[in-house]
Amino acid sequence: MVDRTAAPRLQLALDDIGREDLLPLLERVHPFVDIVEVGTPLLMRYGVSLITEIKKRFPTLHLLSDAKIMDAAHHEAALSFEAGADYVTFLALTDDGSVSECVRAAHEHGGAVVADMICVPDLVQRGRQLAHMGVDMLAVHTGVDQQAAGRTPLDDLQVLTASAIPVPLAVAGGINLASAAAYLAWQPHVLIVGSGITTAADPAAEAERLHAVVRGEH
Ligand SMILES: O=C([C@H](O)CO)[C@H](O)[C@H](O)COP(=O)(O)O
Repeated sequence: MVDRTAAPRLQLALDDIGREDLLPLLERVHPFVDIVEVGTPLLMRYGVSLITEIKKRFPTLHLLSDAKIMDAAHHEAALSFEAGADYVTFLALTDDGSVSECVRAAHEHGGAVVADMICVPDLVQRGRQLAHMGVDMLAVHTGVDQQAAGRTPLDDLQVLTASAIPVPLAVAGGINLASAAAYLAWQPHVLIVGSGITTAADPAAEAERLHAVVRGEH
């Protein structure tokens, strides 16, 4: 499912936006993003039916459901895949049984699972275990509350890149146009940007600029 040789991709994370504003925003930004993330707060607010709604309007857009699954993994992953998600996230901190159930659901639905590495104490050890279990991507992630304490995901990305675990890496956590190049230097497979696009004065122009940087066209 995940093409390990592909050029980096830009993932737009949608967390803090109302349903009424979402489709108009996507109309403007979708040419400049490769993956749209239906963020955890949006899933909590509207449910997986929002994934179906977006997929219906933009059938060729890749959608990620940021479900951050921790338990009842097969059932919860299937809910997102059946709604139209191409990728579903789970928390890497969960037990191996739940990881295997996520992977099983992905195989059944032709989708992919992404491990959110937030708060994992030993990134390399857990990353190796997840690779062995067939996880499609590892997402280095510094959460909003950790960002408030001054952390960024750059150090964690460097650690996982250096480990050479044979699974593509994504990176998220407060990334914007100004900081994108520092992350891209470590060659992540997916650069995830949320508020860096959605709070910009012109989100479509910002997404276009970021897309060019991700593709090395700047
Ligand atoms: O996963 C996220 C966070 O936990 C809120 O659900 C965000 O989508 C991710 O961090 C990207 O958003 P920004 O940090 O605003 O770029």
